Amino acid sequence: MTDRLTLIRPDDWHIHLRDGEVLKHSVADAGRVFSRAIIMPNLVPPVRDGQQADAYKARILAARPAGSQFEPLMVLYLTDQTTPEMVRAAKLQGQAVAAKLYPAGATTNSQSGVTALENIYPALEAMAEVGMLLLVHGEVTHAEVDIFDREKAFIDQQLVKVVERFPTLKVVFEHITTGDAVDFVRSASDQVGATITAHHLLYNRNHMLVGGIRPHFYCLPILKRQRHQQALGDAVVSGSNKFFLGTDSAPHARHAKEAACGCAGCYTAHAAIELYAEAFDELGALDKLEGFASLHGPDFYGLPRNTDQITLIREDWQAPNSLPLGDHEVVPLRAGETIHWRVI
Ligand SMILES: NC(=O)N[C@@H](CC(=O)O)C(=O)O
Ligand SMILES: [Zn+2]
Ligand SMILES: [Zn+2]
Repeated sequence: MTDRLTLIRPDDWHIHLRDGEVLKHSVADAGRVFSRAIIMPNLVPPVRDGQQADAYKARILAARPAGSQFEPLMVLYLTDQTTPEMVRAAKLQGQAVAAKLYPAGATTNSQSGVTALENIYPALEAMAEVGMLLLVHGEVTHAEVDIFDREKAFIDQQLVKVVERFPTLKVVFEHITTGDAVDFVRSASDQVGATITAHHLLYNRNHMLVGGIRPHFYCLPILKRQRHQQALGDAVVSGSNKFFLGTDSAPHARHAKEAACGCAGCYTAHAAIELYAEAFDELGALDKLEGFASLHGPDFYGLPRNTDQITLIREDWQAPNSLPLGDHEVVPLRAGETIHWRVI
């Protein structure tokens, strides 16, 4: 049994840091282990152009603890008004490495998202030309589509069209949750990859709904049935370089989650690599963690791999019941429970 694991330092290819007072906590947690992170742009209002990305980046850098080398990689939020010029300018000036498609209404702070795919075709064409990645929140929003089927419907109705029309565009299917998404990514070209969260590897909808409703497991895309959780496990166990680490750590204040209508998002930045280590350990695939966490992401983005290392040991510790989040508190995943790996 492996009790000690040394990896090239990992990066997080999908995280929400929010803004303002919250940054001092969210940035410290993100930079605790990760070298770089893809910073999601769903602020209110969203990060729509290169200048806004630059200003947000400066706020993140200013919130880093002393001595931190954490590097935020910025992302534009696509709207119906995103122009090819905005894309080219942001890429040319090094302000953003990717742009994010949120179908309008799909998730937290997606009110300004794209209402019809055709509206961003000119922007997608420019992205393919200049080498800016497309990141997608892959769920349809039609009221008649069941929430558990929204990812599959997005593949069939939208994603197939995008990859067919823009074969040279690099696409990251974010936080995939179904066997359908795994199959799609596997059979797509090398231009298509996907992030997988620790919570979707560790949990399924029973964890959220059996024996009481657990709001801290509620995220989007929603946890699916066990068969889909297993498909995600199979994807990472395969060692395919199309799959890489994206925590989707998404803090919401406790009162906004423990409510009659609770927000979507799980906070995992306090123990992200540790939770992935647990998931890979349960799958008997600790030898696949380094590729997933540290190599496939930078390779897909065309960025250099990190050169230093981290070490994890098998050792129990207890996650805190809550953590400070600006003026509020956040209940992290596994709050008050045991986590079985630790970074030394
Ligand atoms: N994942 C979530 O449930 N929530 C994210 C948004 C997102 O990534 O869809 C958030 O910003 O809170
Ligand atoms: Zn999302
Ligand atoms: Zn997210």
